[in-house]
Amino acid sequence: MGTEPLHNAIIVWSIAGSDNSAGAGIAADIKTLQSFSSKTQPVHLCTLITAVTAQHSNGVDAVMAMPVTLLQQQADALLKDACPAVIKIGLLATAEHVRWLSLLLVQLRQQNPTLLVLYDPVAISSSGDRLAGAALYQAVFKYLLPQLDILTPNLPELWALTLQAPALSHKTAALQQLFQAGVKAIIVKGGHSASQSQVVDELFIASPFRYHGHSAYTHYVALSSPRQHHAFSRGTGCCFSSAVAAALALGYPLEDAFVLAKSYINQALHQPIAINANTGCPGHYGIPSDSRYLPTLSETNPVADVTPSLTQVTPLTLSPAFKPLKAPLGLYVIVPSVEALKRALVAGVKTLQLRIKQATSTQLKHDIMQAIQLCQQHDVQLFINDHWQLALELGAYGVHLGQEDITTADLLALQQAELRLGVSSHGFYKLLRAQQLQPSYIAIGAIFNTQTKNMAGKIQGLHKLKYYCALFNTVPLVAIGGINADNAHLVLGSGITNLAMVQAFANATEPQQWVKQMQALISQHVKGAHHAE
Ligand SMILES: Cc1ncc(COP(=O)(O)OP(=O)(O)O)c(N)n1
Ligand SMILES: Cc1nc(C(=O)O)sc1CCOP(=O)(O)O
Ligand SMILES: [Mg+2]
Repeated sequence: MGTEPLHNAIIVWSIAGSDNSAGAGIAADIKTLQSFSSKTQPVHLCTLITAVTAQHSNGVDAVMAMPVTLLQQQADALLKDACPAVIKIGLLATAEHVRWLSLLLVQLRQQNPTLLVLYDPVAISSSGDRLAGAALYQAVFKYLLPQLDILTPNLPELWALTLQAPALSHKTAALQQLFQAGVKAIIVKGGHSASQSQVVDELFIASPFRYHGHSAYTHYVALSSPRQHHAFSRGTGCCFSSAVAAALALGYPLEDAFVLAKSYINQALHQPIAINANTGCPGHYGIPSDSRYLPTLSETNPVADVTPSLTQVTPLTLSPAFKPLKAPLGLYVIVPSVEALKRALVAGVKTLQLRIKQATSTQLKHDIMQAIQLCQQHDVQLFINDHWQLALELGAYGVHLGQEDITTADLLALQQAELRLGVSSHGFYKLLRAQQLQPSYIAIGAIFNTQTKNMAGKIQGLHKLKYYCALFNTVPLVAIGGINADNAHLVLGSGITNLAMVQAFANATEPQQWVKQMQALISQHVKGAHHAE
């Protein structure tokens, strides 16, 4: 039997209580983290038990807090093997636990400056029993919040932590208190809201914040999904926070982790486990691969005074959809000039993008007009990058826009004039943002390092690409960034059927032969995929 290469596991710690009925606490964390683990990216969850609880669906019968000496022994034992990349904190049973933990976090951060710490402030169990009191929360405010990267309260926990009355106007004050205490990002879980139709979870980021080298893109993101009306949901909040921790451990930026966790919970609640006729908990079946679990994204800020400069409203939905492509993109070649475009036409390319970064306005208009005419004559799909006004004026087949452009371009005018729209994306969050516009296609990049554009912090790799393709399966997707004849088969192996390339075509010494080879490779994969269905 041959041995496969071993991949080092990503270590996550859960510092939490044991719920012996396995709805919440450590058991929920283990199930969730395991669900995000794979052969090539194993996630290994280690535990520090803070309390043993006796629970069932109607309440908490007993709680026994661990002594701090035993917590320290658990930490010391784990550190003999490995340091964690991410720590998820759940139930802390006493103020002493909080003080001990804050000292441990200072020490761990010295050993690993990229450590991420998430606290799911367990105040009240799903059955309604209180698991934390005022003294504990005072200690949390003073000692723990300054050490946190992310806090994930549900609404009752938000009010309990900040001594606020439950009202929308008080949310601002609550969030301000938490940010002032030093928390960097807060996800308010909306499961306990009064709305019977939707569950809205909200992410607030206090200041420019970096995860794994990614800078925060926006300061407020809300994700909503229809409420799933059943009672098999014990520990949902716990699983959600664990899913965020798991996604961060896998290297996703916070907004991506948020989208992934919400989709994960939608799937888990759609396929719950019934413990008896009246109670149950979310089912754990891996990273979601069905677009019906995607939430709806909005970026309007309902508590504008938390981050006053971030009241931007992004046009995230636009109906009806953009015009579909006439033909699959297949091999998609991007060229910087009309001269290069002519070379691509002669070589037999059927999908092209004109990406001119520097030109006078008269030259630009002239070039775009010429490119449109040439591509019409050759029955080639041509997308104009950036210059959407000229594309509109000159009646182009389509435009390609970046994530920043979609907030400023007149998308309605483009859609009404029946231009096709392609949008760039870099991860789950931007894919969702793009998908809501119902564009003609979405580009995902950068797959590999590229010399063409500075994509630092946005390299996706093949592993993530596979998950993107599975979840966003209702829009044509194209991969871009560092793709060439040597690695194209690996990219196609992720499930994508369209490849965009700049340098690889520019460098091809025999363009006609190169194009034939790439087109044949793509159609082989497409046929293979159809055959496998
Ligand atoms: C197919 C395709 N994908 C992505 C891009 C990048 O577009 P954008 O984010 O607008 O960046 P620039 O190309 O303008 O630098 C693209 N052009 N084409
Ligand atoms: C223009 C561009 N956009 C990217 C994105 O990820 O959005 S990657 C990229 C450069 C692609 O060039 P090459 O094929 O030479 O690597
Ligand atoms: Mg652009």
